Amino acid sequence: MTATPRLEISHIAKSFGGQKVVDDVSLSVMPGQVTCLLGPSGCGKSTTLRMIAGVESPDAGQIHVDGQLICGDGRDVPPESRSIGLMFQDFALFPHLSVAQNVAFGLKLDRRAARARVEELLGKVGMGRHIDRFPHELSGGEQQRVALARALAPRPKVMLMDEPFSGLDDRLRDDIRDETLDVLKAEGTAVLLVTHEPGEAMRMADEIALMRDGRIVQRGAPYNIYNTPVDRKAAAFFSDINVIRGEVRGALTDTPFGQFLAPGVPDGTAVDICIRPQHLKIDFDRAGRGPNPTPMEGTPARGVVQRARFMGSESLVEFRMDYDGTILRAQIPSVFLPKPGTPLWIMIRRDRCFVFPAAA
Ligand SMILES: Nc1ncnc2c1ncn2[C@@H]1O[C@H](COP(=O)(O)OP(=O)(O)OP(=O)(O)O)[C@@H](O)[C@H]1O
Repeated sequence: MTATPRLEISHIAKSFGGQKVVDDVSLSVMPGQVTCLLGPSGCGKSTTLRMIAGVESPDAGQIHVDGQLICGDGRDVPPESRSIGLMFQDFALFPHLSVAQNVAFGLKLDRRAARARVEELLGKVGMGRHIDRFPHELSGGEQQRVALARALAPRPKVMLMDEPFSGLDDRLRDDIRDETLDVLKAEGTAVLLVTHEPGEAMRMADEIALMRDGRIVQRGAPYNIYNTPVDRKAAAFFSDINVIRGEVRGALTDTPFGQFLAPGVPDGTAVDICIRPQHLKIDFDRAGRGPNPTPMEGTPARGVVQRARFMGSESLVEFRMDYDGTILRAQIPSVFLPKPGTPLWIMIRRDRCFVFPAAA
Protein backbone atom coordinates (compact mmCIF):
# COMPACT_ATOMS: atom_id res chain seq x y z
CA MET A 1 0.00 0.00 0.00
CA THR A 2 1.41 3.40 -0.91
CA ALA A 3 1.04 6.27 1.56
CA THR A 4 -1.20 9.21 0.73
CA PRO A 5 0.64 12.47 0.13
CA ARG A 6 -0.22 15.29 2.51
CA LEU A 7 -0.31 17.66 -0.45
CA GLU A 8 -0.88 16.70 -4.05
CA ILE A 9 -1.29 19.15 -6.89
CA SER A 10 -2.12 17.82 -10.34
CA HIS A 11 -1.82 19.71 -13.64
CA ILE A 12 -2.59 23.14 -12.23
CA ALA A 13 -2.41 26.13 -14.56
CA LYS A 14 -2.94 29.87 -14.35
CA SER A 15 -2.86 32.67 -16.91
CA PHE A 16 -2.92 36.41 -16.40
CA GLY A 17 -3.97 38.52 -19.40
CA GLY A 18 -3.47 35.61 -21.82
CA GLN A 19 0.01 34.89 -20.43
CA LYS A 20 0.50 31.42 -18.89
CA VAL A 21 2.40 31.96 -15.65
CA VAL A 22 1.81 28.45 -14.24
CA ASP A 23 1.67 25.76 -16.87
CA ASP A 24 0.67 22.19 -16.00
CA VAL A 25 2.42 21.94 -12.64
CA SER A 26 2.13 18.69 -10.66
CA LEU A 27 3.85 17.66 -7.44
CA SER A 28 3.23 15.91 -4.16
CA VAL A 29 4.63 16.29 -0.64
CA MET A 30 4.58 13.53 1.99
CA PRO A 31 4.13 14.10 5.77
CA GLY A 32 7.31 15.53 7.32
CA GLN A 33 8.79 16.15 3.87
CA VAL A 34 10.15 19.47 2.65
CA THR A 35 9.85 20.26 -1.04
CA CYS A 36 11.40 23.45 -2.38
CA LEU A 37 9.97 25.18 -5.40
CA LEU A 38 13.12 26.79 -6.75
CA GLY A 39 13.40 29.14 -9.69
CA PRO A 40 14.24 32.63 -10.90
CA SER A 41 12.10 35.66 -10.17
CA GLY A 42 8.84 35.66 -12.12
CA CYS A 43 8.80 31.93 -12.97
CA GLY A 44 5.45 31.39 -11.20
CA LYS A 45 6.46 30.08 -7.77
CA SER A 46 4.37 32.47 -5.69
CA THR A 47 1.35 32.08 -7.97
CA THR A 48 1.56 28.30 -7.44
CA LEU A 49 1.66 28.82 -3.68
CA ARG A 50 -1.23 31.26 -3.77
CA MET A 51 -3.40 28.74 -5.64
CA ILE A 52 -2.65 26.08 -3.02
CA ALA A 53 -3.43 28.56 -0.22
CA GLY A 54 -6.74 29.34 -1.93
CA VAL A 55 -6.21 33.05 -2.51
CA GLU A 56 -5.92 32.57 -6.27
CA SER A 57 -8.09 30.21 -8.37
CA PRO A 58 -6.40 27.87 -10.85
CA ASP A 59 -7.69 27.79 -14.44
CA ALA A 60 -7.22 24.00 -14.46
CA GLY A 61 -6.06 21.11 -12.30
CA GLN A 62 -6.81 19.69 -8.86
CA ILE A 63 -5.36 20.12 -5.37
CA HIS A 64 -5.73 17.42 -2.71
CA VAL A 65 -4.81 17.58 1.00
CA ASP A 66 -4.58 14.16 2.67
CA GLY A 67 -6.47 12.65 -0.27
CA GLN A 68 -9.37 15.13 0.02
CA LEU A 69 -10.11 17.30 -3.02
CA ILE A 70 -9.91 20.94 -1.91
CA CYS A 71 -9.78 22.60 -5.30
CA GLY A 72 -10.75 21.60 -8.84
CA ASP A 73 -13.61 19.85 -10.64
CA GLY A 74 -15.97 22.59 -9.43
CA ARG A 75 -14.85 22.40 -5.81
CA ASP A 76 -13.17 25.34 -4.05
CA VAL A 77 -12.71 24.94 -0.28
CA PRO A 78 -12.16 28.40 1.35
CA PRO A 79 -8.59 29.15 2.51
CA GLU A 80 -9.38 28.91 6.24
CA SER A 81 -10.82 25.38 5.85
CA ARG A 82 -7.90 23.89 3.88
CA SER A 83 -5.72 22.96 6.87
CA ILE A 84 -2.88 24.91 5.34
CA GLY A 85 -0.51 27.17 7.32
CA LEU A 86 1.28 30.12 5.78
CA MET A 87 4.62 31.70 6.58
CA PHE A 88 5.66 34.57 4.39
CA GLN A 89 8.50 37.05 4.80
CA ASP A 90 6.13 39.97 5.27
CA PHE A 91 3.60 38.03 7.31
CA ALA A 92 3.83 40.33 10.32
CA LEU A 93 2.68 39.50 13.84
CA PHE A 94 -0.26 41.48 15.21
CA PRO A 95 1.49 44.41 16.95
CA HIS A 96 -1.22 44.98 19.57
CA LEU A 97 -1.29 41.35 20.72
CA SER A 98 1.19 39.64 23.04
CA VAL A 99 3.26 36.68 21.88
CA ALA A 100 0.79 34.29 23.55
CA GLN A 101 -2.21 36.04 21.99
CA ASN A 102 -0.56 36.02 18.56
CA VAL A 103 0.04 32.28 18.71
CA ALA A 104 -3.46 31.57 20.09
CA PHE A 105 -5.13 33.79 17.49
CA GLY A 106 -6.34 31.12 15.05
CA LEU A 107 -7.07 28.43 17.66
CA LYS A 108 -10.60 27.13 18.11
CA LEU A 109 -9.91 25.56 21.51
CA ASP A 110 -11.11 26.35 25.04
CA ARG A 111 -8.83 28.65 27.07
CA ARG A 112 -6.92 25.92 28.89
CA ALA A 113 -6.30 23.78 25.83
CA ALA A 114 -5.28 26.87 23.83
CA ARG A 115 -2.84 27.96 26.57
CA ALA A 116 -1.33 24.47 26.65
CA ARG A 117 -0.82 24.44 22.88
CA VAL A 118 0.67 27.95 22.95
CA GLU A 119 3.13 26.98 25.71
CA GLU A 120 4.05 23.74 23.93
CA LEU A 121 4.82 25.52 20.66
CA LEU A 122 6.64 28.47 22.18
CA GLY A 123 8.74 25.94 24.08
CA LYS A 124 9.52 24.12 20.83
CA VAL A 125 10.67 27.29 19.09
CA GLY A 126 12.68 28.42 22.12
CA MET A 127 10.43 31.38 22.95
CA GLY A 128 8.84 30.19 26.19
CA ARG A 129 10.49 33.01 28.17
CA HIS A 130 8.94 35.67 25.97
CA ILE A 131 5.34 34.53 26.16
CA ASP A 132 4.01 37.83 27.57
CA ARG A 133 6.10 40.18 25.46
CA PHE A 134 4.84 42.23 22.52
CA PRO A 135 6.23 41.99 18.96
CA HIS A 136 8.08 45.35 19.14
CA GLU A 137 10.05 43.97 22.13
CA LEU A 138 11.44 41.11 20.01
CA SER A 139 14.32 40.88 17.52
CA GLY A 140 13.64 39.92 13.89
CA GLY A 141 14.70 36.33 14.54
CA GLU A 142 12.50 36.07 17.63
CA GLN A 143 9.53 37.43 15.70
CA GLN A 144 10.17 34.79 13.05
CA ARG A 145 10.07 32.07 15.69
CA VAL A 146 6.77 33.37 17.03
CA ALA A 147 5.40 33.52 13.47
CA LEU A 148 6.33 29.86 13.06
CA ALA A 149 4.59 28.95 16.32
CA ARG A 150 1.52 30.90 15.24
CA ALA A 151 1.41 29.18 11.85
CA LEU A 152 1.77 25.74 13.47
CA ALA A 153 -0.72 26.29 16.30
CA PRO A 154 -3.84 25.01 14.48
CA ARG A 155 -1.89 21.86 13.43
CA PRO A 156 -1.97 22.50 9.67
CA LYS A 157 -1.36 19.44 7.51
CA VAL A 158 0.58 21.55 5.03
CA MET A 159 2.82 24.56 5.56
CA LEU A 160 3.46 26.96 2.68
CA MET A 161 6.50 29.19 3.03
CA ASP A 162 7.39 31.98 0.62
CA GLU A 163 10.97 33.20 1.11
CA PRO A 164 10.29 33.22 4.87
CA PHE A 165 13.88 33.83 5.94
CA SER A 166 14.97 36.48 3.46
CA GLY A 167 14.58 39.34 5.96
CA LEU A 168 17.18 37.85 8.33
CA ASP A 169 20.94 38.26 8.28
CA ASP A 170 23.05 35.26 7.19
CA ARG A 171 24.10 33.69 10.51
CA LEU A 172 20.70 34.07 12.12
CA ARG A 173 19.05 32.76 8.97
CA ASP A 174 21.03 29.53 9.07
CA ASP A 175 20.10 28.92 12.72
CA ILE A 176 16.42 29.74 12.30
CA ARG A 177 16.20 27.69 9.12
CA ASP A 178 17.54 24.61 10.86
CA GLU A 179 15.38 25.08 13.96
CA THR A 180 12.29 25.66 11.82
CA LEU A 181 12.94 22.46 9.90
CA ASP A 182 13.31 20.44 13.09
CA VAL A 183 9.99 21.73 14.44
CA LEU A 184 8.12 21.19 11.17
CA LYS A 185 9.43 17.65 10.78
CA ALA A 186 8.60 16.79 14.38
CA GLU A 187 5.02 17.98 13.77
CA GLY A 188 4.78 15.81 10.61
CA THR A 189 3.78 18.81 8.50
CA ALA A 190 4.29 18.67 4.74
CA VAL A 191 6.23 21.76 3.71
CA LEU A 192 6.27 23.50 0.36
CA LEU A 193 8.86 26.26 0.42
CA VAL A 194 9.39 28.81 -2.30
CA THR A 195 12.83 30.29 -2.84
CA HIS A 196 15.01 31.70 -5.60
CA GLU A 197 18.20 30.80 -3.68
CA PRO A 198 19.75 27.45 -4.62
CA GLY A 199 21.75 27.39 -1.37
CA GLU A 200 18.61 27.71 0.71
CA ALA A 201 16.85 25.00 -1.32
CA MET A 202 19.76 22.58 -0.96
CA ARG A 203 20.01 23.23 2.74
CA MET A 204 16.32 22.73 3.45
CA ALA A 205 14.83 20.43 0.86
CA ASP A 206 14.27 16.70 0.77
CA GLU A 207 13.20 17.33 -2.79
CA ILE A 208 13.74 20.28 -5.13
CA ALA A 209 11.32 21.12 -7.93
CA LEU A 210 13.17 23.38 -10.34
CA MET A 211 10.78 25.80 -12.04
CA ARG A 212 11.26 27.86 -15.19
CA ASP A 213 8.72 29.83 -17.24
CA GLY A 214 5.77 28.39 -15.33
CA ARG A 215 6.82 24.75 -15.63
CA ILE A 216 8.69 22.28 -13.45
CA VAL A 217 11.73 21.31 -15.51
CA GLN A 218 13.32 18.89 -13.03
CA ARG A 219 12.48 17.26 -9.69
CA GLY A 220 14.73 15.33 -7.39
CA ALA A 221 16.86 15.19 -4.26
CA PRO A 222 19.32 18.12 -3.99
CA TYR A 223 22.27 15.78 -4.71
CA ASN A 224 20.71 14.52 -7.93
CA ILE A 225 19.55 17.92 -9.16
CA TYR A 226 23.03 19.34 -8.59
CA ASN A 227 24.96 16.43 -10.06
CA THR A 228 22.70 15.42 -12.95
CA PRO A 229 21.12 18.64 -14.23
CA VAL A 230 18.61 18.20 -17.02
CA ASP A 231 20.07 20.97 -19.21
CA ARG A 232 22.64 23.75 -19.26
CA LYS A 233 20.31 26.29 -17.62
CA ALA A 234 19.57 23.87 -14.78
CA ALA A 235 23.30 23.35 -14.27
CA ALA A 236 23.96 27.09 -14.33
CA PHE A 237 21.24 27.83 -11.76
CA PHE A 238 23.36 26.32 -8.97
CA SER A 239 26.80 27.75 -9.75
CA ASP A 240 28.89 29.46 -12.35
CA ILE A 241 29.35 27.12 -15.30
CA ASN A 242 32.30 26.86 -17.68
CA VAL A 243 31.37 25.91 -21.22
CA ILE A 244 33.69 24.20 -23.68
CA ARG A 245 32.21 24.00 -27.17
CA GLY A 246 32.88 20.92 -29.33
CA GLU A 247 31.59 19.21 -32.45
CA VAL A 248 30.65 15.54 -32.70
CA ARG A 249 32.46 13.22 -35.09
CA GLY A 250 31.91 9.46 -34.92
CA ALA A 251 30.20 9.62 -31.50
CA LEU A 252 33.17 11.57 -30.11
CA THR A 253 33.58 15.27 -29.41
CA ASP A 254 37.01 16.79 -29.90
CA THR A 255 37.94 19.59 -27.49
CA PRO A 256 41.19 21.20 -26.33
CA PHE A 257 40.80 18.98 -23.23
CA GLY A 258 40.67 15.76 -25.23
CA GLN A 259 37.82 13.69 -26.60
CA PHE A 260 34.45 13.19 -24.95
CA LEU A 261 31.91 10.49 -25.69
CA ALA A 262 28.70 11.67 -27.35
CA PRO A 263 26.85 8.41 -28.11
CA GLY A 264 23.84 8.70 -30.40
CA VAL A 265 24.58 12.32 -31.34
CA PRO A 266 24.73 12.84 -35.14
CA ASP A 267 27.99 13.93 -36.74
CA GLY A 268 28.40 17.68 -37.07
CA THR A 269 26.24 18.48 -34.00
CA ALA A 270 27.68 21.17 -31.75
CA VAL A 271 27.72 20.24 -28.06
CA ASP A 272 28.48 22.20 -24.90
CA ILE A 273 30.64 20.50 -22.31
CA CYS A 274 29.76 22.16 -19.02
CA ILE A 275 31.80 22.01 -15.84
CA ARG A 276 31.53 23.77 -12.48
CA PRO A 277 34.51 25.94 -11.38
CA GLN A 278 35.37 23.63 -8.46
CA HIS A 279 35.98 20.74 -10.87
CA LEU A 280 38.84 22.41 -12.72
CA LYS A 281 42.35 21.50 -11.62
CA ILE A 282 45.30 23.78 -12.18
CA ASP A 283 48.99 23.01 -12.39
CA PHE A 284 52.27 24.89 -12.96
CA ASP A 285 53.70 25.71 -16.38
CA ARG A 286 57.12 23.99 -15.92
CA ALA A 287 58.70 25.99 -18.77
CA GLY A 288 55.85 25.16 -21.16
CA ARG A 289 55.81 21.41 -20.52
CA GLY A 290 52.76 21.35 -18.26
CA PRO A 291 51.59 18.50 -16.04
CA ASN A 292 51.28 14.76 -16.58
CA PRO A 293 47.59 14.23 -16.09
CA THR A 294 45.82 11.02 -15.07
CA PRO A 295 43.42 9.45 -17.62
CA MET A 296 40.51 10.91 -15.60
CA GLU A 297 41.90 14.40 -16.21
CA GLY A 298 42.28 14.04 -20.01
CA THR A 299 44.43 16.52 -21.88
CA PRO A 300 45.62 19.68 -20.10
CA ALA A 301 45.27 23.07 -21.81
CA ARG A 302 47.21 26.25 -21.08
CA GLY A 303 45.71 29.56 -20.00
CA VAL A 304 46.86 32.86 -18.52
CA VAL A 305 45.49 34.21 -15.24
CA GLN A 306 43.31 37.28 -15.84
CA ARG A 307 42.02 37.80 -12.30
CA ALA A 308 42.32 36.04 -8.96
CA ARG A 309 40.20 36.71 -5.89
CA PHE A 310 40.77 35.49 -2.36
CA MET A 311 37.40 34.36 -0.92
CA GLY A 312 38.41 32.95 2.47
CA SER A 313 38.26 29.18 2.14
CA GLU A 314 38.86 29.28 -1.63
CA SER A 315 40.24 31.44 -4.43
CA LEU A 316 38.38 32.25 -7.63
CA VAL A 317 40.71 32.41 -10.62
CA GLU A 318 39.78 33.52 -14.12
CA PHE A 319 41.85 32.29 -17.09
CA ARG A 320 42.04 33.31 -20.71
CA MET A 321 42.71 30.08 -22.57
CA ASP A 322 45.48 29.94 -25.20
CA TYR A 323 43.41 27.77 -27.57
CA ASP A 324 40.79 30.40 -28.53
CA GLY A 325 40.70 33.12 -25.87
CA THR A 326 37.78 31.48 -23.98
CA ILE A 327 37.47 32.57 -20.34
CA LEU A 328 37.30 29.74 -17.80
CA ARG A 329 36.75 30.13 -14.05
CA ALA A 330 38.30 27.87 -11.46
CA GLN A 331 37.58 27.61 -7.75
CA ILE A 332 40.70 26.38 -5.98
CA PRO A 333 41.92 26.12 -2.37
CA SER A 334 42.82 29.57 -1.07
CA VAL A 335 46.39 28.55 -0.17
CA PHE A 336 47.05 29.42 -3.81
CA LEU A 337 46.41 32.91 -5.24
CA PRO A 338 48.21 33.24 -8.60
CA LYS A 339 49.12 36.67 -9.97
CA PRO A 340 47.49 38.00 -13.14
CA GLY A 341 49.65 37.22 -16.18
CA THR A 342 50.84 33.85 -14.81
CA PRO A 343 50.60 31.00 -17.35
CA LEU A 344 49.09 27.85 -15.82
CA TRP A 345 47.73 24.54 -17.07
CA ILE A 346 44.16 23.50 -16.60
CA MET A 347 42.64 20.04 -16.45
CA ILE A 348 39.01 19.20 -16.07
CA ARG A 349 37.46 16.42 -14.00
CA ARG A 350 35.98 14.41 -16.85
CA ASP A 351 33.61 12.57 -14.50
CA ARG A 352 32.13 15.94 -13.48
CA CYS A 353 31.37 17.24 -16.98
CA PHE A 354 27.83 17.56 -18.34
CA VAL A 355 27.44 17.21 -22.11
CA PHE A 356 24.42 18.99 -23.66
CA PRO A 357 23.41 20.00 -27.19
CA ALA A 358 24.90 23.45 -27.80
CA ALA A 359 22.79 26.41 -26.73
CA ALA A 360 21.91 28.64 -29.67
N1 LIG B 1 -2.37 39.12 -10.15
C1 LIG B 1 -1.56 39.16 -11.21
N2 LIG B 1 -1.91 39.80 -12.34
C2 LIG B 1 -1.11 39.82 -13.42
N3 LIG B 1 0.10 39.21 -13.48
C3 LIG B 1 0.51 38.56 -12.38
C4 LIG B 1 -0.27 38.49 -11.19
N4 LIG B 1 0.40 37.75 -10.27
C5 LIG B 1 1.56 37.39 -10.86
N5 LIG B 1 1.63 37.87 -12.12
C6 LIG B 1 2.74 37.65 -13.07
O1 LIG B 1 2.96 36.27 -13.12
C7 LIG B 1 4.35 35.98 -13.23
C8 LIG B 1 4.77 35.02 -12.11
O2 LIG B 1 4.67 35.70 -10.87
P1 LIG B 1 5.05 34.99 -9.49
O3 LIG B 1 4.88 36.01 -8.41
O4 LIG B 1 4.30 33.73 -9.37
O5 LIG B 1 6.59 34.68 -9.72
P2 LIG B 1 7.70 34.21 -8.68
O6 LIG B 1 8.41 33.09 -9.33
O7 LIG B 1 7.10 33.97 -7.35
O8 LIG B 1 8.65 35.47 -8.63
P3 LIG B 1 9.35 36.19 -7.36
O9 LIG B 1 10.42 35.25 -6.89
O10 LIG B 1 9.89 37.45 -7.98
O11 LIG B 1 8.26 36.44 -6.37
C9 LIG B 1 5.06 37.33 -13.19
O12 LIG B 1 5.40 37.70 -14.51
C10 LIG B 1 4.04 38.25 -12.58
O13 LIG B 1 4.23 39.56 -13.05
